[in-house]
Amino acid sequence: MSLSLCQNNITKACALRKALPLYAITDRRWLGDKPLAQAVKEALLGGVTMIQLREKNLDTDCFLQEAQRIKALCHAFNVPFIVNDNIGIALACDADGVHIGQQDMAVKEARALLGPNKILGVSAKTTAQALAAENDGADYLGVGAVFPTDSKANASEISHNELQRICAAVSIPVVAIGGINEKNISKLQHSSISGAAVISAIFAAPDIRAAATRLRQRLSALLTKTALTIAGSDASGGAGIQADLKTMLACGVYGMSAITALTAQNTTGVAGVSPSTPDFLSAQLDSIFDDIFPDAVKTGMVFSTPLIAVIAGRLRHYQAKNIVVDPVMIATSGAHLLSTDAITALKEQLFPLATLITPNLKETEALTGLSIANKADMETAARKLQAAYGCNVLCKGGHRPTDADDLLYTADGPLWLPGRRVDNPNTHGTGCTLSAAIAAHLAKGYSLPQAVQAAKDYLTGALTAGLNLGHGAGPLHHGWQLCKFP
Ligand SMILES: Cc1ncc(COP(=O)(O)OP(=O)(O)O)c(N)n1
Ligand SMILES: Cc1nc(C(=O)O)sc1CCOP(=O)(O)O
Ligand SMILES: [Mg+2]
Repeated sequence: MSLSLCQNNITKACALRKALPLYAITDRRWLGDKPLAQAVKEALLGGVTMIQLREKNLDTDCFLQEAQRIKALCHAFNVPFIVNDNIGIALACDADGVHIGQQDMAVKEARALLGPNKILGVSAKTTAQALAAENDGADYLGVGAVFPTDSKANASEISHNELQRICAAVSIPVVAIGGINEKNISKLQHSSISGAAVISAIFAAPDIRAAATRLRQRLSALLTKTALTIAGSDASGGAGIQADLKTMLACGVYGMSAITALTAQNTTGVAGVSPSTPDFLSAQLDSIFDDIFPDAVKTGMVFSTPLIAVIAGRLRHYQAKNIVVDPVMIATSGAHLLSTDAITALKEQLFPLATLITPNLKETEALTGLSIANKADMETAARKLQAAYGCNVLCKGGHRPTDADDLLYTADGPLWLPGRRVDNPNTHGTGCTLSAAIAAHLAKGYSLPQAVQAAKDYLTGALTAGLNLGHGAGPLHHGWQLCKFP
């Protein structure tokens, strides 16, 4: 796969995940006298996030005309438009994608006709079908029927256990379909779906807009993901716990924190460090995991061997998943944030638990004992870390003189992620922010390359926003998508 194609795929997948939560599928049989375009507009006003035009009885001309009309409406709301079954119509109206079932065209053939950039959705009822569809080029799966449905004759039901198994087996997102309404939707709570596809609960409702709004609210509660940062507090708010919590919120995830140490610091340096006791750190972690189990965890400043032992022990005990370890060693100002003996504990106890470690160039050199002068050296060092600790490695190129390209090294080998260098000296907390954003996107179910790319895009925006505070290297604008400072 070429690098640029891979980048396109990652960008497409990130956009698709945002579109899946409430996926409305049209069916004019539920509409009575109401024109389809009016019903679709009401659904869009109610907050549906993607529309599929499903027509079983229209001739080609009428289907194409309807597709052009509904596509224009969807795009006016910035919502992707998908055509059911008919690739010819989808290509003719330049739809965003197509949904096909097991009885329709072969997935490989559909992908070949659509090219790499269009969205391809495929129905699946079993794990085998799901894996085959993913392998052949599907971008998402429609899995059902999860409840009895009146919208499709002979739609066989699948168990919620099967839905869960399919979600766990594939790395593309899954939407549940079939008989979903605002009363039963909460039964899908533990299934790891990325959204719900719905016909009658929206289009058979007397007030389509209100029905869509209520379903959207239910889905928000159902799909809310959580992330935990285990790190040090930065009194000045630009790095550490404070940066992580702001980042998690901005990335659409509920953030929680366990504090390893208080630091008295600002943009010019660290004036003091007061670590938590191991017992108190352990108590914080127990309070969190016993109540709101995080969908992802990041660690930042872990400070000392006894604190690392507590963190590793509790993460193992609770079988925490999606763990991002940012090996924070030395602050940009030169302050030591990890005692020398703790480097061994970090490597031996935390790295093997990590889904990803995120060293910058200096940290990569310190961790490997290698000196890094170019991209080939970065690959050698990242491969060494991946082989030694069995975790994926993001070797960050933010301090490279020419570009900000990062190297993601997994068991599949190297993947270079190009980065744009932003001309901004205010970089306090960039490492914390990136690792927190990666954790947030892993919590939302993004694959690792997608999570890293989405986090890089978020960080680029936070740097580009150009906040300028303090007398040293200032903090980022973590809320750049949410608000502008006056
Ligand atoms: C999102 C989504 N999931 C499943 C289906 C069903 O597709 P298919 O099995 O091809 O059945 P028809 O919709 O064509 O009758 C879907 N349309 N959308
Ligand atoms: C189109 C479709 N496909 C299904 C499947 O199981 O693949 S169930 C279904 C109908 C979904 O409509 P409603 O939300 O009204 O139940
Ligand atoms: Mg079909």
